Amino acid sequence: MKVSAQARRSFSSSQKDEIASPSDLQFESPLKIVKYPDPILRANNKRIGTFDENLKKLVDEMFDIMYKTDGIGLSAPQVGMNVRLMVFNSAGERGVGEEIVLINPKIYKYFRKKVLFEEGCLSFPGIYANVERPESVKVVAQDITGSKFTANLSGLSARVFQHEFDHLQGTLFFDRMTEEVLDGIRAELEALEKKYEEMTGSPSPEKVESCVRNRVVAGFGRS
Ligand SMILES: CSCC[C@H](NC=O)C(=O)N[C@@H](C)C(=O)N[C@@H](CO)C(=O)O
Ligand SMILES: [Fe+2]
Repeated sequence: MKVSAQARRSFSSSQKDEIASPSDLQFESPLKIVKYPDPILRANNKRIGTFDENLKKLVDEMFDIMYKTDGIGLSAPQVGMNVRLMVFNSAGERGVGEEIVLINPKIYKYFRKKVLFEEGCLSFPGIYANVERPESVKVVAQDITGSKFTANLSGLSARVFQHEFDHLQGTLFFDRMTEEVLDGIRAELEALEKKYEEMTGSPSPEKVESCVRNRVVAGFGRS
């Protein structure tokens, strides 16, 4: 039976709120970036309930690989960890700008104004294309100690936050592209699918050519 990407993300509320166990937070150094179409990028991401030294080490290593790979944001599933954690620094350079860590983030307000921006994703090396998103969002999250905070984000910070938040929902940037924009990167996505098949010896778990598109283009404000 074929299960659509949308159906795979339609969990019961209990599954959505599942708390990560210590084994879900175990990782090997150095972290590696998970590339499309690895199914890890579409899996459920569990909430984090333990704020300890292991979590701090994971966050440090996520910043390390984000800077090394010229990223400005990174979500835990992109390093093989299916938990609700993201880091970002829109300056993209250690020691410049602000390092932000958001654990169990939620968006509680999307501003109406939407803007187009040419996005790239570390899980899709070298691929850039336009994605429309709200210009500003209000978010609530926990910090590395577990304390709750709220933030008003706009401009590049709002862009990076929403890109990473999508990863925590199993949504990838091409899910939000118009058909026209998607057509411009289709061949590059298919090349990544072929590479995955050659490296794993397994069929690609999803194909941009045949998939019924997960129409999230207009879907802000739904979780
Ligand atoms: C604009 S949201 C991009 C967030 C993304 N995070 C994870 O996938 C990311 O860091 N993408 C990089 C390819 C990126 O945008 N890098 C910057 C700085 O090098 C760029 O302008 O390409
Ligand atoms: Fe990404």
